[in-house]
Amino acid sequence: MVVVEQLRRVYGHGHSAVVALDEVSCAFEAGTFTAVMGPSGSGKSTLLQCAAGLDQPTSGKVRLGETDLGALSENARTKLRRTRFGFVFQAFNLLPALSAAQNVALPLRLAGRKPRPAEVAQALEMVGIADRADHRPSELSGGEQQRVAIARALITGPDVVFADEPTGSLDSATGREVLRLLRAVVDQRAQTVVMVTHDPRAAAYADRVVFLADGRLAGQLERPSADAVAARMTGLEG
Ligand SMILES: Nc1ncnc2c1ncn2[C@@H]1O[C@H](COP(=O)(O)OP(=O)(O)OP(=O)(O)O)[C@@H](O)[C@H]1O
Repeated sequence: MVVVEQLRRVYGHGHSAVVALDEVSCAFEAGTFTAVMGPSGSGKSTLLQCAAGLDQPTSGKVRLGETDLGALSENARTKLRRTRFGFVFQAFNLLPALSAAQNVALPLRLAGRKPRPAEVAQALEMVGIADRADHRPSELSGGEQQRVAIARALITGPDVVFADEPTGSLDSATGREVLRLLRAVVDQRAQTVVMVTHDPRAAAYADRVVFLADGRLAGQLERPSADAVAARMTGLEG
């Protein structure tokens, strides 16, 4: 499980300092799906980036199980990120010159492993695009590109998949497919998903929604319905 304790992230200094996260404490239990929501600028991406070890908090702690990410060297943190975390972004972030299969295999190569064709094929199979293995990203639809990105995130068998607005660039039907896949990652593989979203309907796929406002925790909702999430968001934005 990932635990953040009294996380604080300040950008800049002096008069221009922005407190993006202000003493946020929160646990992402293993085998659960959490959505992070809040108004624009409330600190959602910053929380995700810090929890995933991509950004360093100004103060506070991030733990993966017993491991304190802040106590690791940059190299050790990078290694941990590559092996135990997977990432999915709004803009897919696939490498345009590589085929779907090569994109999926990339995290294994970065981890110093030679990918076995069978494991790459299996990952593509899992997200339902085995027949697109040799296509470049430009030859794939947005939904297909995001499936490739999810296969890439899963190939190392990570403990946690961090997704920042994974449906933000997709139409709602394609977005639902991606959300069902993320749900399956939790239900069938017992991995953990943490997803930033603006969409109450997307958040309703999660087990729990954590709300942020002005860099602070502003409540949570278990077994969220889209209506309950939307009502809570209206309250925060009002
Ligand atoms: N690199 C940076 N330098 C300075 N300020 C930053 C930086 N990144 C984020 N911020 C500020 O920190 C605050 C939180 O930003 P963050 O991107 O985490 O919010 P968010 O909730 O994800 O927003 P959005 O929904 O608009 O993507 C904002 O006020 C933002 O302007």
